[in-house]
Amino acid sequence: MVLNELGKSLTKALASINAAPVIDEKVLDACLKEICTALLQSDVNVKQVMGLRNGVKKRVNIEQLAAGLNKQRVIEKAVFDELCAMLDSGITDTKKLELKKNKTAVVMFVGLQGSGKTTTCTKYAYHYKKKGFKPALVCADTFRAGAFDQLKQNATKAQIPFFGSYKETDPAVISQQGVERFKTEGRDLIIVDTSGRHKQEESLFEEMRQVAAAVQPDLVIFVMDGSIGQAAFDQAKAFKDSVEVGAVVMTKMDGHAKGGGALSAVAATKSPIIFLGTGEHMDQFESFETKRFVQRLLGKGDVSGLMDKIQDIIPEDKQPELLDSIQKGNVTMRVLKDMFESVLEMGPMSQASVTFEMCRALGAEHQQ
Ligand SMILES: Nc1nc2c(ncn2[C@@H]2O[C@H](COP(=O)(O)OP(=O)(O)OP(=O)(O)O)[C@@H](O)[C@H]2O)c(=O)[nH]1
Repeated sequence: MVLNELGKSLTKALASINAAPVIDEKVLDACLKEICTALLQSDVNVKQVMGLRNGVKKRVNIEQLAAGLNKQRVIEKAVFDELCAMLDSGITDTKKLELKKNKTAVVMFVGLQGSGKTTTCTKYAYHYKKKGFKPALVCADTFRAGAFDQLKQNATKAQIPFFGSYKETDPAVISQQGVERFKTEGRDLIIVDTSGRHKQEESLFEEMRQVAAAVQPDLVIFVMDGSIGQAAFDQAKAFKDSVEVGAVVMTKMDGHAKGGGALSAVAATKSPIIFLGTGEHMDQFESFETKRFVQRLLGKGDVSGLMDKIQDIIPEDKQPELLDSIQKGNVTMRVLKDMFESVLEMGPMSQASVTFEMCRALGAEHQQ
């Protein structure tokens, strides 16, 4: 995962401060230069990188730091805060993002062709199904032959009701029919999958606007391939300018995603990232939380992410003991045995990713 390389470079840059006999302005500048290079190589927008550099310089005044203060920690904290600020959409009113059981919400997914919309729609539906919602999927993609079959296949696997048509060619008509039908059936989360195009073009945006007018979505989610690099900012902005994007899902973060795209998408859409797609399978979908993401990027372990995974896979009666052991740093062989036994009951791909996450989170936590 290329994101790991960014993490390694950032950690290496911060470690160089520790190695310096005296931490002065020169050492800070050299460290910041390394950090900026790593971010630029990871496709973060130049303007954002410069913003981070200036932000850290503003937060850390080496000459004025009181004697006795751990300068390395102060710098590390400033870098951490600036990375979080970069990923902060600035949205304080998150009501739109909060779904409520038994209150119908219509969520429309938009994005370029192949970005992972259809896969993400099902992952999103499945995620909320596990939380007790009653989701349903509507296929408004009349552009790509086979799109309805794909959604149908995914929905059937996840046992989620779906709606689509082989005959109707107007996506606005299909989506309206689907939404109405599921509203009557009392579904509380109606997800509309729209079509994509190879590139941002007016016909795609016009179609999106028509579907949005037909279904009046409570939330529009922009799905972006995390590996598209420097093009991320412009792509995300083009979508935001066309429909009222309220949140972002970054997909393919398991592949060649350098992570920079994520930072750029937030800046362009001023919308928070809410989930990351980390594989083709239904459960390879992680809730996104800025601090957690940055912690992981800086090799600090992601204990809260691990908690989420545990809540998904460990039987409910065993969860309190396990969570308590992890929080107290008291992970015994018996606790580990219980965890791995539960993981073995999952599919092979999920096993690998969860085991990897567990080892990484526990390992990093142990080092701190
Ligand atoms: N590795 C990986 N592959 C993904 C992820 N999300 C989606 N994919 C794959 O990406 C490809 C495209 O996904 P789709 O869901 O068909 O994309 P789409 O945006 O709906 O495409 P259109 O309907 O043509 O617009 C598929 O092969 C998916 O399995 C992810 O998080 N990781």
